[in-house]
Amino acid sequence: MNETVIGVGGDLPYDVVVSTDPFAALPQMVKGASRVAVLFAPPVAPHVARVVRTLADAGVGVTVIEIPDAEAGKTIETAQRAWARLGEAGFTRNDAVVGVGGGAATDLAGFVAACWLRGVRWVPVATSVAGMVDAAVGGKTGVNIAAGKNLVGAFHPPAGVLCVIGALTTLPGPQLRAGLAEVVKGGFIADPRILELIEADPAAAVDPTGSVLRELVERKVRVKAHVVSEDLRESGLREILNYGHTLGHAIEKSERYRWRHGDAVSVGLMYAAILGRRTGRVDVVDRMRAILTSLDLPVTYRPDAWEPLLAAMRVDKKARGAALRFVLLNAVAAPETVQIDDEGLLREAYEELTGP
Ligand SMILES: NC(=O)c1ccc[n+]([C@@H]2O[C@H](COP(=O)([O-])OP(=O)(O)OC[C@H]3O[C@@H](n4cnc5c(N)ncnc54)[C@H](O)[C@@H]3O)[C@@H](O)[C@H]2O)c1
Ligand SMILES: O=C(O)C(=O)C[C@@H](O)[C@H](O)[C@H](O)COP(=O)(O)O
Ligand SMILES: [Zn+2]
Repeated sequence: MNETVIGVGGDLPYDVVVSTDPFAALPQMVKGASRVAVLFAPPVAPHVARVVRTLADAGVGVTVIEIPDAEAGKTIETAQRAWARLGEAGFTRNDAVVGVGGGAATDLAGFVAACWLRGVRWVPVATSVAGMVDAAVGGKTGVNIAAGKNLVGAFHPPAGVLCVIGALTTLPGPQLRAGLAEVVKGGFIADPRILELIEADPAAAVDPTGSVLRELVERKVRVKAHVVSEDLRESGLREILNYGHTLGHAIEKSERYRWRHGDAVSVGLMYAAILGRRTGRVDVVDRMRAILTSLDLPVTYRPDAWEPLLAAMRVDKKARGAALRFVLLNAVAAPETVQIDDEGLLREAYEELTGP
């Protein structure tokens, strides 16, 4: 299928190239680099081979750095090991970092690049749905620490983004479905056509070779590109991309990062829908549940977990002092960030989420 190029604006504009096989665009994105470090976790090794060959053919020296998979690799220890390798190989400011894989690998690679020499170029080569539609676009990089998810990081926009649609055939089904939670989020906050496409044919939405998933990916990339072009540093509009993440990140922490990010976001989206209804906003609870369930995504959680989840939500990046803030919908495609001080209301919404 053809290549689609989606531009991201702002002070440091770049292109997101969506294609079955977008590798030819990579050399231009790292033009001028003598060395490129390629960070990846073992499950994406076949796709890394393409990246390494493309760079080597372009005359670039490649340093391959294998990292632990998924959230296990998204740590400060992994970053330190990568920086040691860059030091050994003599990486300078015209050199570059490429992260290949899902969102965890690209968040880590971006963070390594953001800190090395106070910031060198980087390119995420996204091979998962969540990676393509969300993590690779927008320059949020970082690692998890014991206190919580993504609490250490930097805004560091990439030089370009590759979305490797052809890689989705090797992505395990549960991972693909988890990534669709971020697509559903995009539908509710900005692009209702996304919701209609999934409602019309949920099976097509999870077919990695079909045109529906490709359209969903492109639509969500456009949503994200628009938002981060306006507000890279999350001083306002960008907070809408956190819809479902306040509880979602708390669940990930409580599960010690063994839950898939998208699964936790799915439960968080349900919670946000319930909170929206309970605060007199639009009622999307049934629609949210139907869409997430049609994708085999979780819509409830442990009833006994409220206290640790509330504690984890207090270090959410949208919190201000003691106040918790949530993204809620006034209508589909009309989100706003709302401060909720009433702990009773938050608990009752949780009881509705987890109740019979
Ligand atoms: N920076 C951002 O704006 C942003 C946005 C959304 C999500 N995220 C982060 O991204 C992560 C979630 O991303 P994810 O869902 O991609 O999870 P992930 O990165 O953990 O990848 C899921 C699994 O799929 C494997 N994988 C990826 N592509 C594959 C392929 N083509 N074939 C076979 N295996 C493949 C990975 O190695 C991993 O085992 C979380 O850490 C989340 O916090 C960041
Ligand atoms: O890009 C953003 O902004 C988002 O909030 C996208 C989220 O899907 C993503 O999970 C992000 O990493 C969350 O960021 P955080 O700042 O809440 O850690
Ligand atoms: Zn997310």
